[in-house]
Amino acid sequence: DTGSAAAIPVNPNYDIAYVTPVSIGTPPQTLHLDFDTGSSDLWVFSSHLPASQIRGQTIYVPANSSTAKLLADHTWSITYGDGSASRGNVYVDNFTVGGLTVENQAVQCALQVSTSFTRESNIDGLVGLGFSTLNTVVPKSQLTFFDNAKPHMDEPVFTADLKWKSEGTYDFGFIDEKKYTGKITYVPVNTSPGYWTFTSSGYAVGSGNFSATSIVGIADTGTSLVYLPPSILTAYYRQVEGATSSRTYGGYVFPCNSKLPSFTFGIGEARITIPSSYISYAPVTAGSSTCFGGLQSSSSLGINIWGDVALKAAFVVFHGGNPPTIGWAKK
Ligand SMILES: O=C(Cc1ccccc1)Nn1cnc2ccccc21
Repeated sequence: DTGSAAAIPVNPNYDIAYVTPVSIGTPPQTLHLDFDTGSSDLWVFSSHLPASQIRGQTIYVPANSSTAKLLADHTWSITYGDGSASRGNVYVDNFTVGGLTVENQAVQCALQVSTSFTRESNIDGLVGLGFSTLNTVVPKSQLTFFDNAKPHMDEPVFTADLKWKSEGTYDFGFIDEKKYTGKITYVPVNTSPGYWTFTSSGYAVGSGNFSATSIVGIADTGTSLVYLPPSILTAYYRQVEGATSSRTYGGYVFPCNSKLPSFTFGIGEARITIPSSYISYAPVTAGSSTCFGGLQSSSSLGINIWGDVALKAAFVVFHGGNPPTIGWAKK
């Protein structure tokens, strides 16, 4: 089996996150979910939520699905690195993405979501594509959509072709040669943390020399920005007129009209360059002439994160073989 589905920016001006249409249940209920390689719970806004926590999202109503079955006495509760959180109960139902169906997929229904989820009216839930060891369902943890689909897939892979301010794709079960140029460079993945953790071979700022240094980090489609060690941030932002690390805004900001260098990171001998336009992320508040950077410090996170700002500069292959690997190509 294979599948292919759109990755649509939730906001027309800034790539905060991307959502993908999925069908759940019988008759199919269509929701738009955030495919997230940085977590491993598939959860949805549901009919169990208080109305006060719903603001335009589409909800999943298990009662309206003839194939939905409650997973009795199972619950889940998750808190993400940015402090957002949700919790609820668990059903299994048919789950289809871009023509690829998994029967009896665990669909975690939210009974409570934090305000940042309520505020994001275009995200109806998440599809965790991290390793199933991170799943929070108790007493029995559940498998991700990818783990359930893998045995039926032509190849045990999914790919991310995210785009700057436009619609990209997630493909499942095949690698579309038309979506990238040159070759795909694969590097090992450390699955122990439960994320797609890999080591980058170094970085360069603009047209400067490449600094060969191992950077251990995660490929995280569920995180908007890139979070790297402070030393790399200093090297980057010292090239940006008027850049400063702002306590007010919680990161590096600069005048929106400042000229920004590109940022290149290494995958083995290969190089992926993030264009400067991806790094001038967004005005700190609507209409402001101060902009928030797409590269920020990971010092408070304890983990380096290659989020959407980096991923959309590449074609990325999440290869779920034994052992899993991650592949990067220019496009
Ligand atoms: O939690 C994180 C990492 C993060 C981002 C920003 C600051 C600190 C830590 N990403 N993430 C991965 N999946 C998510 C889902 C919701 C919210 C954030 C999510």
